[in-house]
Amino acid sequence: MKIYTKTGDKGTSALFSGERRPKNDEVFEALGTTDELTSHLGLAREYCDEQNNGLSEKLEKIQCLLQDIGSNIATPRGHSNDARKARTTFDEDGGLVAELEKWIDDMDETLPPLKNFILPSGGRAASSLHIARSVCRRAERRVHPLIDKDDADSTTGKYLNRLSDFLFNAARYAAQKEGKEEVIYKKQKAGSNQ
Ligand SMILES: Nc1ncnc2c1ncn2[C@@H]1O[C@H](COP(=O)(O)OP(=O)(O)OP(=O)(O)O)[C@@H](O)[C@H]1O
Repeated sequence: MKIYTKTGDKGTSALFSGERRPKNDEVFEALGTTDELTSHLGLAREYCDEQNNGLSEKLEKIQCLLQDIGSNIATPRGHSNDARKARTTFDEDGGLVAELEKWIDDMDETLPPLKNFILPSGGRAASSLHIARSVCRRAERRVHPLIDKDDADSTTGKYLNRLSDFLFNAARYAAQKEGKEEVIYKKQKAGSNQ
């Protein structure tokens, strides 16, 4: 079977429920943003592998979970049958968020306390994780309109909210492992960077 069906050429596409909607529908906006996020995580994972900093397996698991969040988003709760909804529930018991919280707390124990704003920095692995963090926050913004309409489960928003915290700590952790300095925010005046 070919990858292109041409069914999307006229600017509509299919949800998992079979329903077709315009490509600028907020469901596709949210789906597209989780897709951007997992793509950034793929690159971050490559850099983490190069550094052997121990984050790679966690990032791979998160990429799989983002696929599941995509399935939840693509099966609007108010417009899908019970069987489809059951197949695409996400983190019903909160175990996945709890796991993220543990990963965050474990890294916190090794990281110097934050006293200033830090700039996205700290080497390629850390910087790519900061990009993923900021895209994660956009994904969260795109998913909430769907949650507000009861079209996506609120657990997807909760996971993305915790994920951006995980990615923040992961970026700091990657910088530390690589022995790179995090650049601290300093208020600038004209000529102060020379
Ligand atoms: N531009 C888009 N942004 C986000 N999600 C999309 C976009 N286009 C399609 N999708 C989603 O991704 C799924 C797979 O994309 P695909 O490119 O196969 O869809 P299509 O454009 O409708 O079909 P085709 O490319 O065969 O014409 C779609 O079923 C839809 O849920």
